[in-house]
Amino acid sequence: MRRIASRLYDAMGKKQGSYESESMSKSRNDQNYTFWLREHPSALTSFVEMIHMAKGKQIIVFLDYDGTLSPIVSDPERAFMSVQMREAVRSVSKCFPTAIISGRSREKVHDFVKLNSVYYSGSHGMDTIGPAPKKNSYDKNYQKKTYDNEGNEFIVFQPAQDFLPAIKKMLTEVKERTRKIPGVAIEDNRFCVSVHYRHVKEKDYERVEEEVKLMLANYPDFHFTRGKKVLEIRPSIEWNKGDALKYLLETLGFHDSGDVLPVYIGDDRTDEDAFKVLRERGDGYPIIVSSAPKETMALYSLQSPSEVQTFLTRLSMWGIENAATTHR
Ligand SMILES: O=P(O)(O)OC[C@H]1O[C@H](O[C@H]2O[C@H](CO)[C@@H](O)[C@H](O)[C@H]2O)[C@H](O)[C@@H](O)[C@@H]1O
Repeated sequence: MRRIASRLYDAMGKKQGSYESESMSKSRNDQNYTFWLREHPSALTSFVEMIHMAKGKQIIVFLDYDGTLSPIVSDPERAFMSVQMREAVRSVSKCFPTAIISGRSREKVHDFVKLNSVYYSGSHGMDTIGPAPKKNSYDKNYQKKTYDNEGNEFIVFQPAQDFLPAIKKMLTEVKERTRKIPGVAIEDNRFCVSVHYRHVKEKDYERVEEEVKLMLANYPDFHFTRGKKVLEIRPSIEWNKGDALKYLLETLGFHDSGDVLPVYIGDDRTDEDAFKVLRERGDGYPIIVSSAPKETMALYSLQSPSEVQTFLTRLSMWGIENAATTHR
């Protein structure tokens, strides 16, 4: 069914050719989106049905940052979260365990979100703070104890620790290599390096990618993935946002539990790793943030960060109401 609908909107796209007017193109896009929505229904219109499945289960909320909690903006340093969104995340985190899994460094995403009631995982899941793992399957060499201001103990898990010296070198090298390409911005995300080309002239996109590839030829333990006008250089370890999700479920004590309902909301390709984990588990809600049709493993969709805010607010209202009825 999914395949058939995908083919339909592809075919509709091609049939119109390049001579269509703006209004024809808009109407085609609307139709494509309508087809896609049938396969990835809105998490808002499906809210009651979704929440019905949550009865008796522990909801755990996982959120991406850029494009999910904050809109995509031209300057990565100014991707601020609105006060209202912060309030929505705060409310949801008071009802359900909540974690933010971002491509940014853990410290940076914490600085943007500014909430102590959520767990943070940065560098696409390669730097996670949370409770101590229950199983011994996570390498102790990459775990470090830390304490919050109230003296509560947490574990920082950094499975890509060994790659830090090489990442430092690469950071200098990639800056040097792309220095002459106007518009490139390099972001240090601790265990990953983001090469932004949003402000690069389209004719130079290939040059950026070429420089990254040439550099990576000397670093066989690294590769890059693509995001929104960004190339993300990362260590080639078997660890991604999906693994971070599994890790957090385990540390929170829910890995093997049948009574858990993980909700993951994200907008980008790296979030697909987390969607995949939920699809494989068969017990969660993968929700993509997109206002245009795209290939995804997500089951539900939301159009924009503003819809994410509405969804989180409704979820926390349901959480408060549910807790009240349970305790009566
Ligand atoms: O996993 P995420 O939290 O979604 O982080 C992915 C990347 O997001 C940021 O870049 C993107 O958002 C910027 C601000 O809106 C935008 O300017 C940029 O073009 C986007 O690619 C962040 O700056 C990257 O480091 C993250 O890897």
